Amino acid sequence: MVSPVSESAPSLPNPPSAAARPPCVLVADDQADVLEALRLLLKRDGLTVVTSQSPAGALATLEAEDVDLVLMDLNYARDTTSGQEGIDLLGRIRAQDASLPVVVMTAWGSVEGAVEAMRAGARDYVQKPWDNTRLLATLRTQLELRRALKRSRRLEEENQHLRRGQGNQLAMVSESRSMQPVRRLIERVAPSGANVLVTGEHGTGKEVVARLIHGGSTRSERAFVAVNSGGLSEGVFESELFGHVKGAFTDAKSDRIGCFELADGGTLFLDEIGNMPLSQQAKLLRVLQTGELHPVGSSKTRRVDVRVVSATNVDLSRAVAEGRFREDLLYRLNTVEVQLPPLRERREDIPLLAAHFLAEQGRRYGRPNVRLSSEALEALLAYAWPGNVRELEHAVERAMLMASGDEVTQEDLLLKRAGREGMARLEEMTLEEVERYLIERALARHEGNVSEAAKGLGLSRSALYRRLQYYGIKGAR
Ligand SMILES: Nc1ncnc2c1ncn2[C@@H]1O[C@H](COP(=O)(O)OP(=O)(O)OP(=O)(O)O)[C@@H](O)[C@H]1O
Repeated sequence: MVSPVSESAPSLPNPPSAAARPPCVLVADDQADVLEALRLLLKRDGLTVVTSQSPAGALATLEAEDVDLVLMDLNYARDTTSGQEGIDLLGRIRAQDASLPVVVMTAWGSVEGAVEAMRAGARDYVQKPWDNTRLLATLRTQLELRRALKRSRRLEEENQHLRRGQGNQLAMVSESRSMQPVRRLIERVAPSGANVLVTGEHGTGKEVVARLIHGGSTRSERAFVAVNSGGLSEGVFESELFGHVKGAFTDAKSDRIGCFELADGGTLFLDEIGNMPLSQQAKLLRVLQTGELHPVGSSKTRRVDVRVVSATNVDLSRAVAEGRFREDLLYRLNTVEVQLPPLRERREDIPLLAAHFLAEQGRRYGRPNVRLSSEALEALLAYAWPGNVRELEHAVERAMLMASGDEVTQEDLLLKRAGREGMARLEEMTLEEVERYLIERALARHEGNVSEAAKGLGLSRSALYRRLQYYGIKGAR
Protein backbone atom coordinates (compact mmCIF):
# COMPACT_ATOMS: atom_id res chain seq x y z
CA MET A 1 0.00 0.00 0.00
CA VAL A 2 2.88 2.26 0.71
CA SER A 3 5.78 2.93 -1.56
CA PRO A 4 8.64 5.09 -0.38
CA VAL A 5 10.35 6.49 -3.45
CA SER A 6 14.12 6.62 -3.82
CA GLU A 7 15.76 8.61 -0.99
CA SER A 8 17.94 10.40 -3.51
CA ALA A 9 15.04 12.07 -5.29
CA PRO A 10 15.50 15.83 -5.07
CA SER A 11 13.35 17.78 -2.65
CA LEU A 12 12.54 21.46 -2.32
CA PRO A 13 15.65 23.42 -1.35
CA ASN A 14 15.41 25.18 1.96
CA PRO A 15 16.38 28.79 1.30
CA PRO A 16 16.43 31.13 4.29
CA SER A 17 12.90 32.01 5.35
CA ALA A 18 11.67 35.38 4.09
CA ALA A 19 10.56 36.12 7.65
CA ALA A 20 14.19 35.90 8.91
CA ARG A 21 15.57 38.28 6.27
CA PRO A 22 16.88 41.59 7.69
CA PRO A 23 14.78 44.58 6.57
CA CYS A 24 16.03 46.27 3.41
CA VAL A 25 16.25 50.08 3.22
CA LEU A 26 16.67 52.02 0.00
CA VAL A 27 18.61 55.25 0.59
CA ALA A 28 18.26 57.84 -2.17
CA ASP A 29 20.43 60.96 -2.17
CA ASP A 30 22.52 62.54 -4.90
CA GLN A 31 25.52 63.14 -2.63
CA ALA A 32 27.86 60.16 -2.61
CA ASP A 33 29.33 60.99 0.84
CA VAL A 34 25.86 61.16 2.40
CA LEU A 35 24.96 57.82 0.86
CA GLU A 36 28.13 56.22 2.17
CA ALA A 37 27.67 57.59 5.71
CA LEU A 38 24.06 56.38 5.83
CA ARG A 39 24.96 53.01 4.35
CA LEU A 40 27.53 52.40 7.11
CA LEU A 41 25.22 53.64 9.87
CA LEU A 42 22.26 51.49 8.76
CA LYS A 43 24.39 48.43 8.07
CA ARG A 44 25.88 48.63 11.57
CA ASP A 45 22.31 48.59 12.86
CA GLY A 46 21.66 45.26 11.11
CA LEU A 47 19.76 46.57 8.10
CA THR A 48 20.34 45.66 4.48
CA VAL A 49 21.02 48.80 2.47
CA VAL A 50 20.66 49.56 -1.23
CA THR A 51 21.48 53.04 -2.49
CA SER A 52 20.66 55.27 -5.40
CA GLN A 53 21.93 58.69 -6.48
CA SER A 54 18.98 59.68 -8.68
CA PRO A 55 15.18 59.47 -8.65
CA ALA A 56 15.24 57.28 -11.79
CA GLY A 57 17.78 54.96 -10.17
CA ALA A 58 15.65 54.80 -7.00
CA LEU A 59 12.57 53.74 -8.99
CA ALA A 60 14.56 51.11 -10.89
CA THR A 61 15.92 49.72 -7.60
CA LEU A 62 12.39 49.52 -6.19
CA GLU A 63 11.35 47.50 -9.24
CA ALA A 64 14.18 45.04 -8.75
CA GLU A 65 14.62 44.71 -4.97
CA ASP A 66 12.31 43.73 -2.15
CA VAL A 67 12.62 47.02 -0.25
CA ASP A 68 10.92 47.54 3.14
CA LEU A 69 11.52 51.28 3.57
CA VAL A 70 12.77 54.25 1.57
CA LEU A 71 14.90 56.97 3.13
CA MET A 72 15.12 59.73 0.54
CA ASP A 73 16.43 63.21 0.17
CA LEU A 74 14.01 65.82 -1.16
CA ASN A 75 16.59 67.79 -3.18
CA TYR A 76 18.33 66.50 -6.31
CA ALA A 77 20.90 68.05 -8.62
CA ARG A 78 18.45 69.09 -11.37
CA ASP A 79 16.48 71.19 -8.93
CA THR A 80 18.43 71.74 -5.75
CA THR A 81 16.23 73.92 -3.59
CA SER A 82 12.50 73.61 -4.29
CA GLY A 83 12.37 69.89 -3.43
CA GLN A 84 9.97 69.38 -6.34
CA GLU A 85 11.93 66.52 -7.86
CA GLY A 86 11.90 64.79 -4.49
CA ILE A 87 8.13 65.31 -4.15
CA ASP A 88 7.67 63.84 -7.65
CA LEU A 89 9.76 60.84 -6.68
CA LEU A 90 7.69 60.40 -3.52
CA GLY A 91 4.50 60.45 -5.60
CA ARG A 92 5.82 57.82 -7.97
CA ILE A 93 6.96 55.57 -5.14
CA ARG A 94 3.50 55.84 -3.57
CA ALA A 95 1.88 55.05 -6.92
CA GLN A 96 4.02 51.90 -7.15
CA ASP A 97 3.38 50.72 -3.60
CA ALA A 98 1.32 52.86 -1.24
CA SER A 99 2.12 50.60 1.71
CA LEU A 100 5.87 51.19 1.43
CA PRO A 101 6.97 53.61 4.18
CA VAL A 102 8.96 56.62 2.98
CA VAL A 103 11.00 58.84 5.33
CA VAL A 104 12.24 62.07 3.76
CA MET A 105 15.35 64.04 4.59
CA THR A 106 14.95 67.80 4.40
CA ALA A 107 17.44 70.63 4.67
CA TRP A 108 17.81 72.08 8.15
CA GLY A 109 15.04 74.58 8.82
CA SER A 110 13.04 73.68 5.70
CA VAL A 111 9.75 73.10 7.50
CA GLU A 112 7.62 73.76 4.39
CA GLY A 113 9.43 70.97 2.53
CA ALA A 114 8.76 68.53 5.36
CA VAL A 115 5.09 69.55 5.55
CA GLU A 116 4.63 69.15 1.81
CA ALA A 117 6.32 65.74 1.86
CA MET A 118 4.08 64.57 4.72
CA ARG A 119 1.05 65.77 2.78
CA ALA A 120 2.28 63.82 -0.23
CA GLY A 121 2.37 60.64 1.83
CA ALA A 122 5.78 60.52 3.56
CA ARG A 123 5.47 58.73 6.90
CA ASP A 124 8.06 60.84 8.71
CA TYR A 125 10.95 63.22 8.12
CA VAL A 126 14.41 63.90 9.49
CA GLN A 127 16.41 67.06 9.14
CA LYS A 128 19.94 67.20 7.82
CA PRO A 129 22.42 67.02 9.39
CA TRP A 130 20.74 64.14 11.15
CA ASP A 131 21.12 62.79 14.63
CA ASN A 132 22.12 59.11 14.33
CA THR A 133 20.06 57.83 17.26
CA ARG A 134 16.95 59.72 16.23
CA LEU A 135 17.26 58.69 12.61
CA LEU A 136 17.63 55.01 13.52
CA ALA A 137 14.68 55.22 15.95
CA THR A 138 12.52 56.79 13.21
CA LEU A 139 13.43 54.08 10.72
CA ARG A 140 12.89 51.27 13.26
CA THR A 141 9.42 52.60 14.13
CA GLN A 142 8.40 52.67 10.48
CA LEU A 143 9.83 49.20 9.84
CA GLU A 144 7.96 47.83 12.86
CA LEU A 145 4.71 49.36 11.62
CA ARG A 146 5.24 47.81 8.21
CA ARG A 147 5.97 44.43 9.73
CA ALA A 148 2.80 44.63 11.85
CA LEU A 149 0.75 45.63 8.80
CA LYS A 150 2.15 42.79 6.72
CA ARG A 151 1.51 40.35 9.53
CA SER A 152 -2.09 41.41 9.95
CA ARG A 153 -2.66 41.14 6.17
CA ARG A 154 -1.12 37.72 6.22
CA LEU A 155 -3.32 36.60 9.13
CA GLU A 156 -6.35 37.93 7.34
CA GLU A 157 -5.51 35.88 4.24
CA GLU A 158 -4.69 32.83 6.37
CA ASN A 159 -8.07 33.16 8.07
CA GLN A 160 -9.79 33.38 4.74
CA HIS A 161 -8.05 30.20 3.75
CA LEU A 162 -9.06 28.47 6.94
CA ARG A 163 -12.64 29.59 6.45
CA ARG A 164 -12.53 28.25 2.90
CA GLY A 165 -10.82 25.04 4.06
CA GLN A 166 -12.15 22.41 6.39
CA GLY A 167 -10.69 23.65 9.63
CA ASN A 168 -8.03 21.79 11.51
CA GLN A 169 -9.28 18.25 11.16
CA LEU A 170 -6.54 16.11 12.68
CA ALA A 171 -8.38 12.93 13.62
CA MET A 172 -7.65 9.95 11.40
CA VAL A 173 -9.66 6.87 12.22
CA SER A 174 -7.65 3.96 10.85
CA GLU A 175 -7.51 0.70 12.76
CA SER A 176 -7.64 -1.65 9.77
CA ARG A 177 -4.67 -3.78 8.81
CA SER A 178 -4.25 -2.11 5.46
CA MET A 179 -4.00 1.30 7.13
CA GLN A 180 -1.21 0.31 9.54
CA PRO A 181 1.67 0.77 7.05
CA VAL A 182 0.11 4.09 6.05
CA ARG A 183 0.07 5.25 9.67
CA ARG A 184 3.67 4.14 10.22
CA LEU A 185 4.85 5.88 7.07
CA ILE A 186 3.09 9.11 8.06
CA GLU A 187 4.75 9.00 11.48
CA ARG A 188 8.13 8.43 9.88
CA VAL A 189 8.00 11.07 7.17
CA ALA A 190 6.10 13.81 8.99
CA PRO A 191 9.13 15.17 10.91
CA SER A 192 11.51 14.70 7.96
CA GLY A 193 10.41 17.76 6.01
CA ALA A 194 10.40 15.75 2.75
CA ASN A 195 7.84 16.49 0.07
CA VAL A 196 5.05 13.94 0.10
CA LEU A 197 2.62 12.83 -2.58
CA VAL A 198 -0.63 11.34 -1.25
CA THR A 199 -2.52 9.18 -3.73
CA GLY A 200 -5.92 7.53 -3.49
CA GLU A 201 -9.48 7.65 -4.79
CA HIS A 202 -11.73 10.60 -4.10
CA GLY A 203 -12.79 10.99 -0.50
CA THR A 204 -10.25 8.52 0.92
CA GLY A 205 -8.80 11.11 3.31
CA LYS A 206 -5.85 12.55 1.39
CA GLU A 207 -6.27 15.98 2.95
CA VAL A 208 -6.58 14.39 6.40
CA VAL A 209 -3.19 12.73 5.77
CA ALA A 210 -1.68 16.02 4.60
CA ARG A 211 -2.85 17.75 7.79
CA LEU A 212 -1.43 14.91 9.92
CA ILE A 213 1.93 15.23 8.18
CA HIS A 214 1.93 18.98 8.84
CA GLY A 215 0.83 18.46 12.46
CA GLY A 216 3.65 15.99 13.07
CA SER A 217 6.36 18.22 11.61
CA THR A 218 8.55 20.97 13.00
CA ARG A 219 6.42 23.33 10.89
CA SER A 220 3.21 22.63 12.81
CA GLU A 221 3.14 26.07 14.43
CA ARG A 222 3.18 27.72 11.02
CA ALA A 223 0.46 27.78 8.40
CA PHE A 224 -1.07 24.81 6.59
CA VAL A 225 -2.40 26.23 3.34
CA ALA A 226 -4.60 24.08 1.12
CA VAL A 227 -5.24 24.93 -2.50
CA ASN A 228 -7.13 23.05 -5.21
CA SER A 229 -4.29 23.37 -7.65
CA GLY A 230 -5.96 21.33 -10.37
CA GLY A 231 -9.03 23.50 -10.60
CA LEU A 232 -7.49 26.89 -11.29
CA SER A 233 -7.96 28.63 -14.59
CA GLU A 234 -4.86 29.95 -16.36
CA GLY A 235 -5.63 33.51 -15.30
CA VAL A 236 -6.11 32.73 -11.62
CA PHE A 237 -3.32 30.20 -11.12
CA GLU A 238 -0.35 32.54 -10.76
CA SER A 239 -2.20 35.06 -8.67
CA GLU A 240 -3.51 32.35 -6.29
CA LEU A 241 -0.14 30.65 -5.88
CA PHE A 242 2.34 33.50 -6.19
CA GLY A 243 0.19 36.56 -5.36
CA HIS A 244 -0.05 39.79 -7.28
CA VAL A 245 0.67 43.46 -6.81
CA LYS A 246 -1.89 46.21 -7.05
CA GLY A 247 -2.60 47.15 -10.66
CA ALA A 248 -1.13 43.92 -12.11
CA PHE A 249 -4.44 43.43 -13.95
CA THR A 250 -7.81 45.16 -14.04
CA ASP A 251 -9.25 43.50 -10.94
CA ALA A 252 -6.06 43.75 -8.88
CA LYS A 253 -7.28 46.54 -6.59
CA SER A 254 -4.69 45.78 -3.92
CA ASP A 255 -1.67 43.58 -3.29
CA ARG A 256 -2.49 39.94 -2.67
CA ILE A 257 -0.28 37.42 -0.89
CA GLY A 258 -0.15 34.10 -2.73
CA CYS A 259 -0.47 30.62 -1.19
CA PHE A 260 3.29 29.99 -1.37
CA GLU A 261 4.05 33.05 0.74
CA LEU A 262 1.18 32.30 3.12
CA ALA A 263 2.70 28.88 3.66
CA ASP A 264 6.22 30.27 4.16
CA GLY A 265 7.79 28.28 6.99
CA GLY A 266 4.82 25.90 6.89
CA THR A 267 3.16 23.42 4.54
CA LEU A 268 1.46 23.97 1.21
CA PHE A 269 -1.12 21.32 0.30
CA LEU A 270 -1.58 21.11 -3.47
CA ASP A 271 -4.76 19.13 -4.00
CA GLU A 272 -5.75 17.57 -7.35
CA ILE A 273 -2.20 18.05 -8.65
CA GLY A 274 -2.78 15.49 -11.43
CA ASN A 275 -5.27 17.81 -13.11
CA MET A 276 -2.83 20.70 -13.42
CA PRO A 277 -2.22 21.77 -17.04
CA LEU A 278 1.34 21.49 -18.38
CA SER A 279 1.81 25.27 -18.59
CA GLN A 280 1.05 25.60 -14.87
CA GLN A 281 3.27 22.61 -14.05
CA ALA A 282 6.23 24.47 -15.58
CA LYS A 283 5.60 27.53 -13.40
CA LEU A 284 5.21 25.41 -10.28
CA LEU A 285 8.38 23.46 -11.03
CA ARG A 286 10.41 26.65 -11.33
CA VAL A 287 9.41 27.75 -7.82
CA LEU A 288 10.06 24.30 -6.36
CA GLN A 289 13.53 24.23 -7.95
CA THR A 290 14.64 27.67 -6.83
CA GLY A 291 12.50 28.49 -3.79
CA GLU A 292 11.96 31.86 -5.49
CA LEU A 293 8.87 33.45 -6.99
CA HIS A 294 7.58 36.67 -8.50
CA PRO A 295 4.10 37.93 -7.66
CA VAL A 296 2.15 38.80 -10.83
CA GLY A 297 3.04 42.32 -11.95
CA SER A 298 6.22 42.49 -9.88
CA SER A 299 9.77 41.90 -10.98
CA LYS A 300 10.93 41.50 -7.39
CA THR A 301 12.10 38.09 -6.31
CA ARG A 302 10.64 36.67 -3.11
CA ARG A 303 12.14 33.65 -1.39
CA VAL A 304 10.00 31.05 0.32
CA ASP A 305 10.67 28.04 2.51
CA VAL A 306 7.74 25.72 1.92
CA ARG A 307 7.14 22.01 2.37
CA VAL A 308 4.87 20.69 -0.33
CA VAL A 309 2.39 17.90 0.25
CA SER A 310 0.39 17.16 -2.87
CA ALA A 311 -2.49 14.82 -3.58
CA THR A 312 -4.09 13.20 -6.57
CA ASN A 313 -6.41 10.40 -7.61
CA VAL A 314 -4.71 10.28 -11.02
CA ASP A 315 -2.08 7.67 -11.85
CA LEU A 316 0.82 10.10 -12.29
CA SER A 317 3.25 7.55 -13.73
CA ARG A 318 0.74 6.90 -16.48
CA ALA A 319 0.17 10.62 -16.92
CA VAL A 320 3.97 11.02 -17.31
CA ALA A 321 4.07 8.22 -19.88
CA GLU A 322 1.25 9.88 -21.80
CA GLY A 323 2.94 13.29 -21.70
CA ARG A 324 0.29 14.89 -19.48
CA PHE A 325 2.52 15.31 -16.44
CA ARG A 326 6.14 16.43 -16.20
CA GLU A 327 8.46 13.78 -14.90
CA ASP A 328 10.82 16.32 -13.31
CA LEU A 329 7.87 17.79 -11.38
CA LEU A 330 6.79 14.34 -10.23
CA TYR A 331 10.29 13.75 -8.79
CA ARG A 332 10.08 17.05 -6.90
CA LEU A 333 6.71 16.10 -5.42
CA ASN A 334 7.00 12.42 -4.59
CA THR A 335 10.11 12.17 -2.44
CA VAL A 336 7.80 9.91 -0.44
CA GLU A 337 4.48 8.54 -1.67
CA VAL A 338 1.63 7.58 0.61
CA GLN A 339 -1.05 5.45 -1.03
CA LEU A 340 -4.44 5.45 0.65
CA PRO A 341 -6.54 2.33 0.08
CA PRO A 342 -10.20 2.83 -0.86
CA LEU A 343 -12.75 2.20 1.88
CA ARG A 344 -13.94 -1.06 0.30
CA GLU A 345 -10.44 -2.46 0.93
CA ARG A 346 -10.51 -1.54 4.63
CA ARG A 347 -13.97 -2.52 5.72
CA GLU A 348 -12.81 -3.01 9.34
CA ASP A 349 -12.65 0.79 9.52
CA ILE A 350 -16.31 1.26 8.54
CA PRO A 351 -17.85 0.71 12.02
CA LEU A 352 -15.20 2.91 13.63
CA LEU A 353 -15.58 5.67 11.06
CA ALA A 354 -19.38 5.50 11.33
CA ALA A 355 -19.16 5.77 15.14
CA HIS A 356 -16.72 8.67 14.80
CA PHE A 357 -19.02 10.59 12.42
CA LEU A 358 -22.09 9.73 14.48
CA ALA A 359 -20.42 11.20 17.59
CA GLU A 360 -19.33 14.27 15.61
CA GLN A 361 -22.78 14.89 14.12
CA GLY A 362 -24.42 14.06 17.44
CA ARG A 363 -22.46 16.91 19.03
CA ARG A 364 -23.33 19.17 16.11
CA TYR A 365 -27.06 18.48 16.18
CA GLY A 366 -27.34 18.14 19.95
CA ARG A 367 -28.22 14.41 19.75
CA PRO A 368 -25.39 12.67 21.61
CA ASN A 369 -27.34 9.42 22.21
CA VAL A 370 -28.01 8.41 18.58
CA ARG A 371 -26.73 4.90 17.78
CA LEU A 372 -26.72 2.60 14.73
CA SER A 373 -29.03 -0.39 14.64
CA SER A 374 -27.31 -3.70 13.81
CA GLU A 375 -29.14 -3.81 10.42
CA ALA A 376 -27.87 -0.33 9.64
CA LEU A 377 -24.32 -1.38 10.46
CA GLU A 378 -24.70 -4.47 8.29
CA ALA A 379 -25.90 -2.29 5.41
CA LEU A 380 -22.90 -0.01 5.84
CA LEU A 381 -20.55 -3.00 5.77
CA ALA A 382 -22.20 -4.41 2.64
CA TYR A 383 -22.15 -1.19 0.67
CA ALA A 384 -19.44 -0.53 -2.00
CA TRP A 385 -18.64 3.10 -1.01
CA PRO A 386 -17.69 4.53 -4.40
CA GLY A 387 -17.34 7.92 -2.68
CA ASN A 388 -15.21 6.43 0.12
CA VAL A 389 -14.97 8.07 3.56
CA ARG A 390 -16.61 11.30 2.41
CA GLU A 391 -19.66 9.39 1.22
CA LEU A 392 -19.83 7.54 4.54
CA GLU A 393 -19.61 10.85 6.40
CA HIS A 394 -22.50 12.28 4.36
CA ALA A 395 -24.55 9.11 4.76
CA VAL A 396 -24.16 9.27 8.55
CA GLU A 397 -25.08 12.95 8.67
CA ARG A 398 -28.16 12.35 6.51
CA ALA A 399 -29.15 9.37 8.67
CA MET A 400 -28.83 11.49 11.80
CA LEU A 401 -31.35 13.90 10.30
CA MET A 402 -33.66 11.12 9.11
CA ALA A 403 -33.69 9.10 12.34
CA SER A 404 -36.77 9.80 14.40
CA GLY A 405 -35.51 8.29 17.64
CA ASP A 406 -32.11 7.47 19.07
CA GLU A 407 -31.61 4.53 16.71
CA VAL A 408 -30.50 4.94 13.09
CA THR A 409 -32.22 2.27 11.00
CA GLN A 410 -31.13 0.83 7.68
CA GLU A 411 -33.83 2.92 5.95
CA ASP A 412 -32.49 6.14 7.49
CA LEU A 413 -29.19 5.61 5.70
CA LEU A 414 -30.73 6.09 2.24
CA LEU A 415 -27.91 4.16 0.65
CA LYS A 416 -28.05 4.30 -3.10
CA ARG A 417 -29.12 1.05 -4.68
CA ALA A 418 -29.82 0.10 -8.22
CA GLY A 419 -33.15 -1.13 -9.54
CA ARG A 420 -36.62 -0.72 -8.13
CA GLU A 421 -35.46 -0.30 -4.56
CA GLY A 422 -33.28 2.59 -5.68
CA MET A 423 -36.24 4.23 -7.39
CA ALA A 424 -38.31 3.96 -4.24
CA ARG A 425 -35.56 5.81 -2.36
CA LEU A 426 -35.42 8.38 -5.15
CA GLU A 427 -39.04 9.27 -4.48
CA GLU A 428 -38.15 10.06 -0.90
CA MET A 429 -35.26 12.31 -1.84
CA THR A 430 -35.50 16.08 -2.20
CA LEU A 431 -35.00 17.60 -5.64
CA GLU A 432 -31.55 18.80 -4.63
CA GLU A 433 -30.56 15.36 -3.37
CA VAL A 434 -31.66 13.84 -6.68
CA GLU A 435 -29.73 16.46 -8.65
CA ARG A 436 -26.60 15.88 -6.60
CA TYR A 437 -27.00 12.14 -6.96
CA LEU A 438 -27.34 12.33 -10.74
CA ILE A 439 -24.34 14.64 -11.05
CA GLU A 440 -22.20 12.29 -8.95
CA ARG A 441 -23.35 9.33 -11.02
CA ALA A 442 -22.55 11.13 -14.29
CA LEU A 443 -19.10 12.10 -13.03
CA ALA A 444 -18.37 8.58 -11.86
CA ARG A 445 -19.50 7.22 -15.25
CA HIS A 446 -17.16 9.60 -17.08
CA GLU A 447 -14.24 9.26 -14.63
CA GLY A 448 -14.54 12.83 -13.41
CA ASN A 449 -14.49 14.36 -16.91
CA VAL A 450 -16.68 17.48 -16.64
CA SER A 451 -17.22 18.00 -20.38
CA GLU A 452 -18.41 14.43 -20.85
CA ALA A 453 -20.53 14.44 -17.70
CA ALA A 454 -22.11 17.77 -18.73
CA LYS A 455 -22.94 16.34 -22.14
CA GLY A 456 -24.53 13.30 -20.53
CA LEU A 457 -26.62 15.49 -18.23
CA GLY A 458 -27.65 17.85 -21.02
CA LEU A 459 -25.95 20.82 -19.34
CA SER A 460 -23.30 23.28 -20.48
CA ARG A 461 -19.85 22.87 -18.90
CA SER A 462 -20.21 26.11 -16.93
CA ALA A 463 -23.69 25.18 -15.70
CA LEU A 464 -22.28 21.91 -14.40
CA TYR A 465 -19.33 23.71 -12.78
CA ARG A 466 -21.75 26.01 -10.96
CA ARG A 467 -23.62 23.00 -9.60
CA LEU A 468 -20.37 21.25 -8.60
CA GLN A 469 -19.45 24.31 -6.60
CA TYR A 470 -22.91 24.61 -5.10
CA TYR A 471 -22.94 20.99 -3.90
CA GLY A 472 -19.24 21.04 -2.95
CA ILE A 473 -18.57 18.06 -5.23
CA LYS A 474 -14.86 17.63 -5.71
CA GLY A 475 -12.78 15.54 -8.04
CA ALA A 476 -14.04 16.72 -11.38
CA ARG A 477 -11.49 17.47 -14.06
N1 LIG B 1 -9.46 8.25 8.34
C1 LIG B 1 -10.34 9.24 8.52
N2 LIG B 1 -10.78 9.52 9.76
C2 LIG B 1 -11.68 10.51 9.96
N3 LIG B 1 -12.22 11.26 8.99
C3 LIG B 1 -11.82 11.02 7.74
C4 LIG B 1 -10.86 10.02 7.44
N4 LIG B 1 -10.65 10.00 6.11
C5 LIG B 1 -11.44 10.95 5.60
N5 LIG B 1 -12.13 11.58 6.56
C6 LIG B 1 -13.13 12.64 6.34
O1 LIG B 1 -13.72 12.41 5.07
C7 LIG B 1 -13.86 13.60 4.32
C8 LIG B 1 -13.04 13.48 3.04
O2 LIG B 1 -11.66 13.44 3.35
P1 LIG B 1 -10.57 14.26 2.51
O3 LIG B 1 -11.09 15.58 2.07
O4 LIG B 1 -9.30 14.25 3.28
O5 LIG B 1 -10.47 13.28 1.25
P2 LIG B 1 -9.66 13.49 -0.09
O6 LIG B 1 -9.10 12.16 -0.45
O7 LIG B 1 -8.68 14.63 0.07
O8 LIG B 1 -10.82 13.89 -1.08
P3 LIG B 1 -10.70 14.49 -2.59
O9 LIG B 1 -9.97 13.50 -3.42
O10 LIG B 1 -12.12 14.61 -3.02
O11 LIG B 1 -9.98 15.80 -2.46
C9 LIG B 1 -13.39 14.72 5.21
O12 LIG B 1 -14.47 15.32 5.86
C10 LIG B 1 -12.48 14.02 6.23
O13 LIG B 1 -12.47 14.70 7.46
